[in-house]
Amino acid sequence: MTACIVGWAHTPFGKLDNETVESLIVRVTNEALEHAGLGPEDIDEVVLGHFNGGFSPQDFTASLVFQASDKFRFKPATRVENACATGSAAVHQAIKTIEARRAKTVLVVGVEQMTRTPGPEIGNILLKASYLPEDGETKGGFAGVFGQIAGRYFQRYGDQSDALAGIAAKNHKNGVDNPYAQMRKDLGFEFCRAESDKNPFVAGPLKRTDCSLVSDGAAALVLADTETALRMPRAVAFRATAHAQDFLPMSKRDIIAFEGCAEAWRRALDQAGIQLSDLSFVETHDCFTIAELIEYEAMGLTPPGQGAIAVKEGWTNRDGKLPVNPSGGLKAKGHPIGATGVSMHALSAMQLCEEAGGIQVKNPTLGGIFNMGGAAVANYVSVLERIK
Ligand SMILES: CC(=O)CC(=O)SCCNC(=O)CCNC(=O)[C@H](O)C(C)(C)COP(=O)(O)OP(=O)(O)OC[C@H]1O[C@@H](n2cnc3c(N)ncnc32)[C@H](O)[C@@H]1OP(=O)(O)O
Repeated sequence: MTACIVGWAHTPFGKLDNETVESLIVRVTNEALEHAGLGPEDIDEVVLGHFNGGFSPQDFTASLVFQASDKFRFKPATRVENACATGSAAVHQAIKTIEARRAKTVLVVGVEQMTRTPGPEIGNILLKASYLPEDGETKGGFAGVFGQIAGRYFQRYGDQSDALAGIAAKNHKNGVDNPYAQMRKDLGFEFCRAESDKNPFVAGPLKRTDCSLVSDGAAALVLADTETALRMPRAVAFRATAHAQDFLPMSKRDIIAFEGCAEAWRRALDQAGIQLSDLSFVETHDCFTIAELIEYEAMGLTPPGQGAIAVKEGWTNRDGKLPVNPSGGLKAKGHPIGATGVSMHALSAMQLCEEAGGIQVKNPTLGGIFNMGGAAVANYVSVLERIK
């Protein structure tokens, strides 16, 4: 028995001054239920993904879902957290509950509100997702951590500035057509490649355009067991899921190999009984462009050190042989930490149901998702397939 996505909701991502964590949760809860054609009374359990870490004062948030309807009262509701993979942690938790037959329907909500926090404080909050005894003093927040990773990659494999700019330009171009995206501007390769007042270096070789955005936003999914799902208007099944958690200290790992990511992809493809080339598209965790580059290698698209080929040859463009981040990714869509993994699943389900509008890829059959917490510490892969 597996679980299926039967409904979803997604707010626009960005600086949402008129929203609060509570209002975002309530909004996507109501919209996802409506999309699934269910009421709160039909939901057996609730899982909320919310990183927080200090972004908002309210830090005990699972029951905020109940603000959407009194009918949720006394249902099991739990918040889960796994750094920037919090959203996928929530999704995978819900799947396990359904597979264990403890619930037929689970509502998953992912939420974050980051933009009310001042810039330098954002960096310090995000650094809590690194290994503080080693990385606590890192300048530039998580950009500093990935700046080090990019520096080491350049040292081993040569300067990759063209590839990073190519990834940034691709994802910004894709984001133009995504109505949920925070930045809908085609910045172009030249702008992303050159250092300028508008595109300064942020950490190591990473410029501003190599970084994901600071965002508010929420997304939600209604999951159901297959039997229930097949009675509903649409059903997108989890053909495979994998979660590989790695050591926290970067010093205990080959940090530019993203071994946990590679392990999660191996397990998921094996479980699904498919090759990477069977996927119609991938939504991957481009918190920084160097992450997307290394993920090409970890997912098996290119050998180690050769991810740049995929960019140069246009393999990962929306019309390429494996479109990667047709949504614009974290780079253009935005990255409200707790919402990101849920958003990736919602957008992938839209793709497979051919309801993705301007970002639609052609004739999709299988979609892959990789969501990462920390520097390749929490690694979640899902393979989705529409069954109805
Ligand atoms: C933690 C984990 O577990 C794993 C992860 O996923 S790590 C990822 C966590 N997220 C992050 O670390 C967020 C990284 N990004 C940032 O911190 C910030 O975007 C940044 C430091 C790169 C830039 O912030 P900033 O310098 O304060 O820029 P800001 O003053 O807000 O904006 C200036 C301009 O740049 C643009 N801009 C801001 N951030 C941008 C970005 N990331 N990409 C492109 N343009 C950006 C703005 O739109 C604005 O443009 P205009 O002048 O045309 O209006």
